[in-house]
Amino acid sequence: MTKKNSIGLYFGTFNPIHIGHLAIANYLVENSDLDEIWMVVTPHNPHKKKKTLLDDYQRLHMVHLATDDYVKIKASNIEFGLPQPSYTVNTLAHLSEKYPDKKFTLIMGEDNLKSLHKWKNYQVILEDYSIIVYPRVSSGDLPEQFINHSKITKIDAPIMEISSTMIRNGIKEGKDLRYFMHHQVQKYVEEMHFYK
Ligand SMILES: Nc1ncnc2c1ncn2[C@@H]1O[C@H](COP(=O)(O)OP(=O)(O)OP(=O)(O)O)[C@@H](O)[C@H]1O
Ligand SMILES: O=C(O)c1ccc[n+]([C@@H]2O[C@H](COP(=O)([O-])O)[C@@H](O)[C@H]2O)c1
Repeated sequence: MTKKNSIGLYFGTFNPIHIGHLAIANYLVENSDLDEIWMVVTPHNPHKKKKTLLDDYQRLHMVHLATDDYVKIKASNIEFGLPQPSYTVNTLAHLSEKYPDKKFTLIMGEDNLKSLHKWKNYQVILEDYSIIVYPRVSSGDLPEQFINHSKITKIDAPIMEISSTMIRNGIKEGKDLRYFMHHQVQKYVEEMHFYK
């Protein structure tokens, strides 16, 4: 039997994608068994308001601009055709059915792991998939059930406390934040007058 292609799924709203996201994806794909990482652009996180979001296709375009010259990281629009809000358990089931030759692993920051117990059918996710967790500065404790869980692997990765919120607010205040984004993304954000 041939080994399944191992894909890491990095979900996010990416409004916009920034160097924090890219450095994590780059680090993980080079320091794990993952063959590729797919940056899955989420139309609507069930726990966030959609109102303040840039259009789905503009966010996807920025992920393409940031990743298209690196074969191991790919942009995915798989959630665009699925019901909203975007429940991760549904997306995983859809992907596993569509790509039976691939093994999917979830990637998330420690901050997201702390609230995983509030996600839809999180027990099903943990039964069927492994999760790679990277460190992030965040408040609150990790729920007992996720400590030393057989499906959760913690991996060391650099910590860069950058957020899309910081970038959006900075641009609104007229700041030049060029080095916080891939240069093509920064150029596009400027040309399109996003977040002004
Ligand atoms: N600087 C960072 N380092 C590592 N992971 C990050 C960083 N910023 C965001 N992430 C993670 O990337 C995923 C997608 O993030 P998201 O698109 O929500 O970005 P964000 O910067 O947190 O956005 P916002 O500020 O709009 O909430 C989430 O799992 C989030 O925890
Ligand atoms: O499935 C859920 O119940 C669920 C609850 C909260 C967040 N998520 C997903 O987690 C991903 C990361 O969200 P974000 O906004 O932190 O980038 C995104 O794909 C969301 O759809 C999923």
